[in-house]
Amino acid sequence: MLETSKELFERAKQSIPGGVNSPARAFNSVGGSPVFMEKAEGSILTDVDGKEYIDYVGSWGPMILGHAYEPVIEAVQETAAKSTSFGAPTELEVKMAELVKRMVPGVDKIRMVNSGTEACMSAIRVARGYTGRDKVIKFQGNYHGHGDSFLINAGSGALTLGTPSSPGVTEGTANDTLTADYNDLNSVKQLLNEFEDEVAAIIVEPVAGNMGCIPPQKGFLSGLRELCNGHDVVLIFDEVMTGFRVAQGGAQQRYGVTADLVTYGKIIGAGLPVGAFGGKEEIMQVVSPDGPVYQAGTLSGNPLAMIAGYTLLSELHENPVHYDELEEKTTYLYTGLSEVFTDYDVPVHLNRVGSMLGFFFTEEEVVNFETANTTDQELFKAFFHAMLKNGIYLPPSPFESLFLANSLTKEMLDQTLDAAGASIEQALNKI
Ligand SMILES: Cc1ncc(COP(=O)(O)O)c(C=O)c1O
Ligand SMILES: N[C@H](C=O)CCC(=O)O
Repeated sequence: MLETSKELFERAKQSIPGGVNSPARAFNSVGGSPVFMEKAEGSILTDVDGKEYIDYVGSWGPMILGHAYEPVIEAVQETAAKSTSFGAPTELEVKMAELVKRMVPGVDKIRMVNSGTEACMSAIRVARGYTGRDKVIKFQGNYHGHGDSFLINAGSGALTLGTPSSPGVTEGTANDTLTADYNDLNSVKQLLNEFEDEVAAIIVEPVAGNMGCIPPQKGFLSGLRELCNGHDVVLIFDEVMTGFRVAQGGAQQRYGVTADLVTYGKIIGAGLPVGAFGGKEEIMQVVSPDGPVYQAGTLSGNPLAMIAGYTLLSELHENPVHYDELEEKTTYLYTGLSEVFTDYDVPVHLNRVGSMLGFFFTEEEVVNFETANTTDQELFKAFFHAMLKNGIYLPPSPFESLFLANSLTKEMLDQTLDAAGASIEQALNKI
């Protein structure tokens, strides 16, 4: 198994740091060789050795309707024939911005960028420019990309690799990032009181997806909204994962809380490199060229990325039944997995929001980084590899969320549950 992947990984390590172009792919927290992929269709991935897997990563979120979704592929091919980039405005960018505004609450203006990282970096610069303040509050275990300000107590690959606060970030930048505990409003209040009139923004994953999947507790997001109102702080929802996934209007719609600025990535580009930040007119008017906060990009609003995202978002907008189907499928998997783990007497805590799902091998209720960190990582590793062998592709870390696609069929979900039973038995025998 994985012969060609192993060969490619050895070759890759000679020319690419760690053999990968993003650390989350490196399998560092589970060990072994990453699987090199050849192609994918719907929810089936095929690796370079021809082995097939049912996919629960979905390119870390964008593939909400499955891989190689035909309308997206056709639209990209047609658009590419007219040039892959102009460096001048196109109607597509206008249509995209208008569509996002129709789908999402609270967005008066939106600027396209090329990744979730860029979106979050730009959003805090805008918040700083708007408020004239320097400090930003983030939450332990939340991940907002690899911008310097965010690599303090970060989640995702940074957490997996044991460097949640990265070398290379200057002390000055680190001092401007304050860390609070997820789902703990008191920790936020304390920081706001201690740094009165110094905090520009609070940035939060409205559903945490980079320390496994952790939902916001009742009152957490609305509490942040009230605190921001009370202290004149810009509330930023990082909806790179949740945008267009947990509801058409993202977490803002699902929880009925409107942020001042919102960031997007993943689904908004349907698998092409896109990010975006947007929000209230009053704040967005500081963005260049309207205002003094500089923000730019040679390839921003790229026609291929725009048509891919526009085609996918249009389908989600016109057929919201996708969301009902995704809820049903994810609930089915959630319930089935709970039963499997209970049958084998494995202490487990499962979290689900829409089509995001996380399981933690722990008896604790998982509500923040500290409780997520109680998960049995050895058991996760053994289970992950058994699942892989049994044809199920899970995120290769206990600190990542599963993303379900609507291309999953009932047969695939049943196959996954059968594999989970066999895999947990194999994992328990191994450790
Ligand atoms: C919530 C969140 N914000 C920001 C990012 C950064 O996005 P990107 O990897 O596209 O730079 C990610 C994922 O990587 C994410 O999950
Ligand atoms: N958790 C990250 C994004 O959601 C994983 C993707 C990456 O950083 O490569």
